Amino acid sequence: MSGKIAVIGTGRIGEALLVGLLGAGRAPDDVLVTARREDRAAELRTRHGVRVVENAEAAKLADTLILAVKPQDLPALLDELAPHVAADRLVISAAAGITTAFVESRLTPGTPVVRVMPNTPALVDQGMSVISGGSHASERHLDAADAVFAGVGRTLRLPESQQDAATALSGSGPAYFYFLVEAMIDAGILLGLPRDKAHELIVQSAVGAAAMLRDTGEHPVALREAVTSPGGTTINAIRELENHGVRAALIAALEAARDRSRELGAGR
Ligand SMILES: NC(=O)C1=CN([C@@H]2O[C@H](COP(=O)(O)OP(=O)(O)OC[C@H]3O[C@@H](n4cnc5c(N)ncnc54)[C@H](OP(=O)(O)O)[C@@H]3O)[C@@H](O)[C@H]2O)C=CC1
Ligand SMILES: O=C(O)[C@@H]1CCC=N1
Repeated sequence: MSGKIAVIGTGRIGEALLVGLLGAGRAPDDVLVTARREDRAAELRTRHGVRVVENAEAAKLADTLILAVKPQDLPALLDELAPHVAADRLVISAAAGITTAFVESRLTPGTPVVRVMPNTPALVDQGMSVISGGSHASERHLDAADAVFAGVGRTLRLPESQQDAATALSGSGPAYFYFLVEAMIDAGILLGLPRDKAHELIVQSAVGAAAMLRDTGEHPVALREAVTSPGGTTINAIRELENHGVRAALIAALEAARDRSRELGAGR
């Protein structure tokens, strides 16, 4: 399944996907986007050279629709799109919490729906997208969704029952790392370093650690132990992290994110 792709609701994640798709070599003519404000439409045209069209036109012209509006805006959007979406189109929803059953219930019976939880590093082709099929999505539709998101990073198929957990891990995940980096830069300030130098030291350490995690295949415990010298500096920092319950805080944080994803889908 190739042809035109439309990003409907081009905000933060929609634009990240758009940039990723264009960067992955998709022709601007094959990508349509929609926006509900003219100033945003103009911005998208200027920045990316893509066609910004009405939602109904995107639904008619595109073979694949990626719905990237907030979960709260999705019901109204589906009502607007439904009359224009032929049942042979592939509808991909990126909305946190919203089930494929809900999306299907608002469209022509039999329309294939795939739920995807992407993340913003798609902007730099380092996205993580978790993919689940609805009841009318065949292997061909899942492959088509996979092909779209594989252009902007890694993809993983999971049962839809695990999408709320995946949302907590990888959908929201980048925010936790930014939060930790922000806190560590502040620590650098406390230790007397200039902000730009603290920023450089922490960001490159984060990039290096991420590359080690991905490329060595080593368990994070083994990588951490390799940094932690007997009687050295690192173990003193680790003791403070444990004293302050950072591990428990992270577990509670991800559980709260999972619960919020469930709430966003509840009743929809
Ligand atoms: N941000 C992230 O990291 C991730 C977000 N998601 C999911 O992606 C979705 C979007 O999130 P995010 O990008 O952060 O949110 P944003 O608010 O940045 O983007 C949503 C965009 O949709 C537009 N919009 C809303 N209704 C319509 C409509 N009827 N027609 C056309 N455009 C419309 C909004 O317009 P306006 O600017 O006028 O409000 C906005 O530009 C959410 O469902 C979220 O759960 C999934 C993974 C990661
Ligand atoms: O915070 C949110 O609800 C969205 C979904 C995953 C990341 N951002």
